[in-house]
Amino acid sequence: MWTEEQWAVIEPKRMSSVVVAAPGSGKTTVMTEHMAQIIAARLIPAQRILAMTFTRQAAEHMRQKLRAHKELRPEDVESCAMGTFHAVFFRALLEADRPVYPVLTQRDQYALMADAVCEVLGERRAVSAYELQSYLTLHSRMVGGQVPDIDAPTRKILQAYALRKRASRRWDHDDILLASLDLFQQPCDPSIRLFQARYILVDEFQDTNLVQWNLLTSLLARNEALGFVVGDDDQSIYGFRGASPEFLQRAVEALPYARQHLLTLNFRSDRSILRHAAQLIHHVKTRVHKPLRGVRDAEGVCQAYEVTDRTEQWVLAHGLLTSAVRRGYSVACLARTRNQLAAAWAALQQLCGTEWRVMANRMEFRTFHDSKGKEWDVVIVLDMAVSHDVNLADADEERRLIYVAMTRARHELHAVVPCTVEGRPRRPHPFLHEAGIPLVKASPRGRRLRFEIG
Ligand SMILES: Nc1ncnc2c1ncn2[C@@H]1O[C@H](COP(=O)(O)OP(=O)(O)OP(=O)(O)O)[C@@H](O)[C@H]1O
Repeated sequence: MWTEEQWAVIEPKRMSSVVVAAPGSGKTTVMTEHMAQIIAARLIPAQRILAMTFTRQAAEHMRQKLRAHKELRPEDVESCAMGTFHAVFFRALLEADRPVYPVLTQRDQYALMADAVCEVLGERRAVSAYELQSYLTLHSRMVGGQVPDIDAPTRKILQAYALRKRASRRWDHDDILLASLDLFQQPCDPSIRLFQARYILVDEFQDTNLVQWNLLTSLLARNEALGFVVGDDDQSIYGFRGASPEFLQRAVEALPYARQHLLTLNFRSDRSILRHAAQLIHHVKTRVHKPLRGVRDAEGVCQAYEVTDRTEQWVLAHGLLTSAVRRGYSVACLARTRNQLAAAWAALQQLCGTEWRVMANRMEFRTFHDSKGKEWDVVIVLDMAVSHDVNLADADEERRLIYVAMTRARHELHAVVPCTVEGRPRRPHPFLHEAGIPLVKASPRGRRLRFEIG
């Protein structure tokens, strides 16, 4: 069942690897199987293995896979340390008896940042969620080791936010990592679980930022442990949190005895989807070169449609969704923002009428970022239009984001381009052209919405 390139990674005798893998090539599957083989062969005791990833969902998924593994004893699976980067280090801080503070929810973060903005700019006004998120993003990028070019008032706002956070004795996620760095400055109790790990594995390594990189390399050195990291530099889409594909590209030099492996065989997508995705990602300047090969013979569908406006977009999306559901396909609507998804949800609900309940159970609505790690038979990408003055020539992170969305599709990828949004003219997203995706003019017929939905 395993391909030769997958087995080269799984093989339990070969520990310490840097795996750079294409989408749909079985990254997580291969990493968990490698862990299972190591545990089953008793090469390292399960309680000395630490596996980290970036979302709770991914960590839980990993645990479930190991629980379902026939060769593993339940007690071994449960004694293996697994969790998100933040959860693992938060626990270590607790065990080390370091001061820790409750972590702010996103809503609390917005409230603190809104107060900081009003304090610095000296005016009481409603600050939009977009503006608040932009400041939090800058804050995170700075903590994550980047040096964004920011003006003096912005710097003051970020300082005011940090002060307010401290005064309220609360942390955001970045504080967990910063406090953890301090664990390596002083002698530490070896009974802390984190310091017992002898094999440390990290999934989705392209999402690492500088602080996480420093934590991992310090931990490997301190524990004299071996490391295994897997990721796809082409799917690095968390630059706004300071993440950079550079760390995956550098990992082979930094991990002791590491060997680099490539996983290039995609099990997910039909040929046309892979061909256009490969054409797009080829434009990214700095990346680990890896061919994107598929196992499927089917050509599949990869098509973009130009429609007059968003009303026509919903009518077209409704037709595509209905057709997919009728054929028994899994289907997802993807868009850049939650607001776009909310508009799609409202419009499609109206168009589906009494069928909505059935339809809603058969499809998913996700942002591009939230679609990472997922796959569907049919993917409909909405609002693939930009205003005429947007220049994306240099936007590699944006290329990677579109690449992630495209590579979620198994059989059909449909991108919809509304030529006007809220009365303003839009043009097709330039990366549709870069990817070579054919663009046709569509005039969806059928039932019209009774009113314009913005
Ligand atoms: N050796 C194999 N034979 C058949 N199917 C496989 C094999 N390896 C992986 N797959 C299947 O390929 C698909 C993609 O696997 P998986 O989601 O683990 O890939 P991934 O590299 O993590 O993808 P992505 O990074 O795009 O989210 C899954 O449906 C998985 O079951």
